[in-house]
Amino acid sequence: MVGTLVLTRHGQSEWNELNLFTGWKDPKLTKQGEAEAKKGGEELKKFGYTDFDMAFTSDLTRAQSTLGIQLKEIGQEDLPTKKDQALNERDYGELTGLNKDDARKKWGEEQVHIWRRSFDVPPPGGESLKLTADRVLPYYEKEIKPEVLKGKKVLVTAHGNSLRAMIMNLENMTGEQIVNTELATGVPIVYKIDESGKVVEKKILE
Ligand SMILES: O=C(O)[C@@H](CO)OP(=O)(O)O
Repeated sequence: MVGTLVLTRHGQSEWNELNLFTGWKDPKLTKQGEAEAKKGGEELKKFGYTDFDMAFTSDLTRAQSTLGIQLKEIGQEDLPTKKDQALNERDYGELTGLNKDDARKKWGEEQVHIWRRSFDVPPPGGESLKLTADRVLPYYEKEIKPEVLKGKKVLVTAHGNSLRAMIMNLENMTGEQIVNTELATGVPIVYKIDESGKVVEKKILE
């Protein structure tokens, strides 16, 4: 039996547009973000992904709104959905709300890059990708993966770094490899997974 797991990063948020570190803050989608979510939904429909068994999303508005737009597009607005803060974006700590260019001026390009894209160096008071994975992956293993292994079709709409944690696990990537993987906003990534948990197919719907 082969299950389907579709991962989507939320569309552009108001703080993405303003180039601010966002983390656990809760800005809404921009018009562009809504359009990206709609396009992702259209791609799902075009490729026949219109019969999901369940969905998962975070506790944050930008992910929930993106999921809602996708579900409307594929005619599954009543799909059973679990929301959990385990799937939230990584906590950016003291960087939250700061402009990314201003942060580079204050701490230097290299330090800010280390905070954003090293695997295990957390920003002050916040989470590294490793710490993010430490709370995302137990939830994934307990709630999401068992459904996929049963052959279900599961849609997960969340955030750049919570999805990176899952992708690292699915594709057996190292910390170094995953930090340099950029996820486009609103673009569904489809994994077909066999009952042993092995990825048998990956497709990016863009
Ligand atoms: O600001 C954030 O919360 C994240 C995602 O937008 O940024 P980064 O690209 O640094 O992971």
